[in-house]
Amino acid sequence: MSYVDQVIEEVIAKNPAEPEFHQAVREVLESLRVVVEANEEQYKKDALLERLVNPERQFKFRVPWVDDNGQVHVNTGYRVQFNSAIGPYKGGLRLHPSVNLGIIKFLGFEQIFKNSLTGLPIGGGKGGSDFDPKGKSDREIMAFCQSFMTELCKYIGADTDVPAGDIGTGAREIGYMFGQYKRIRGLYEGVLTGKGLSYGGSLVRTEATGYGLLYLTDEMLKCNGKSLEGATVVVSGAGNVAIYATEKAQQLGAKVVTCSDSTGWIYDKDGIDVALLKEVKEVKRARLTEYAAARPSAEYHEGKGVWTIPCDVALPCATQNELDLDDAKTLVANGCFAVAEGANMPTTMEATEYLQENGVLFAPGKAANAGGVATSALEMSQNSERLSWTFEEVDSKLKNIMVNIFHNLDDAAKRYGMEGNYVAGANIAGFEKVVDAMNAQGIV
Ligand SMILES: NC(=O)C1=CN([C@@H]2O[C@H](COP(=O)(O)OP(=O)(O)OC[C@H]3O[C@@H](n4cnc5c(N)ncnc54)[C@H](O)[C@@H]3O)[C@@H](O)[C@H]2O)C=CC1
Ligand SMILES: O=C(O)CCC(=O)C(=O)O
Repeated sequence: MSYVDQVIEEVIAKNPAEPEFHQAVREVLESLRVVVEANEEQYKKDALLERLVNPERQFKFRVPWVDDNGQVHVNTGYRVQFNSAIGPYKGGLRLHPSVNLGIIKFLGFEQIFKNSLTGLPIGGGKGGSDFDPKGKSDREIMAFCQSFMTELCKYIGADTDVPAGDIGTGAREIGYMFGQYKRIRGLYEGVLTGKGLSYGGSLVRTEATGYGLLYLTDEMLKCNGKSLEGATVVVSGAGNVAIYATEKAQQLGAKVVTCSDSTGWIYDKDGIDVALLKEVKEVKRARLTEYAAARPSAEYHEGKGVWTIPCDVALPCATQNELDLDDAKTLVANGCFAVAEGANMPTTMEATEYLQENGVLFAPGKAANAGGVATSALEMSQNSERLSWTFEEVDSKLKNIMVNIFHNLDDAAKRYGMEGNYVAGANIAGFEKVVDAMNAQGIV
């Protein structure tokens, strides 16, 4: 059995009931096969892959909090510190009822390679809780965040592990967590990113993941003789990534006609009204039915369905495994020529393979959505030098980073004879830097 197959088998045996983690490991290791085979003897002797797929450390803890009626609830908190070869652990905190250890491990594993691709000194980590922020009052959110940070603050710090937002964790939650960290540790430091501008946040962090997705997509299209100008784009999700992806796509001349949330989706033939979407989702925290009620050109549908709308470019920006093989077949049949992942692992492996086999340009999340964490690293730099950069300064750095990421993965794919396979290119380019640092630091 090959070394790669052996490690995949071990991961499945040692981490049962963690299908998302298995999927992430399989996707990465399968595309590293060619690199591993070229160095198999040494990697095996050093147990390099085993060290890569086992987190350096993981925490699981109780999070008790009191609701507005005096009822006590207990959620589970997680932080997985996966790999610190190239910098302090860095990665978001997901608050969603579906969260479990396997989901946090899949996200933390992906984060290692993504963070490496940014070219910035950040290692991989991820955390979160099965707490559901939906329908909670601000006081309940604060109670949860304070309790969560009361435990988490023992394991994080500006130079050790720097969490940020993810699904369900936005500026409000980061603010409550930052306040509690400062109160307990007595440190005013850049321990979290995605902070508000009045207390150490960076301009562009809010927009960064969505804008970065479009900067990379734009570069990928240009290098393949295509353009966003006049293109019809379908987006899934209606959260942070989806909103700013829609905004930038429209600024680049595309027409975005869909968005979705966990209960339904919108088809807006005149193009999504971003100001209205922000009002509904960011200010009112309401359902998409409110968007449809205020917009005559929009249709609201229950359930899942954005991939049925004919498009040139598809941008999945909601959650993992939201675009499956049937969806991929529909996209291809409707003439879609590019898919770029705003979310983490939104496309199943079968769907990814189908899209690639049918000539669809495919940008994987660990490259395409790296603009968020890259801008978080820029926030860390600003915090360290106690300065704030202008919007234009941060935005231009973000754009350069995304364009460089695309060329790095394009080059890596070409070096290994897989031209145009950006999944392999991203995994190889991300892996090379991490492995170099791991080798230099000895067996740790
Ligand atoms: N916020 C960030 O900077 C980054 C986020 N990501 C990824 O992007 C994706 C979206 O994250 P955000 O926009 O930050 O979160 P968010 O909480 O702002 O929005 C998430 C959106 O996805 C929808 N959604 C969540 N779970 C769903 C489900 N099970 N079925 C259907 N829709 C669902 C929600 O209704 C919401 O519209 C996630 O995969 C996240 O890991 C990746 C890189 C950075
Ligand atoms: O900005 C960060 O540190 C977190 C970003 C993140 O969680 C992600 O890239 O998935």
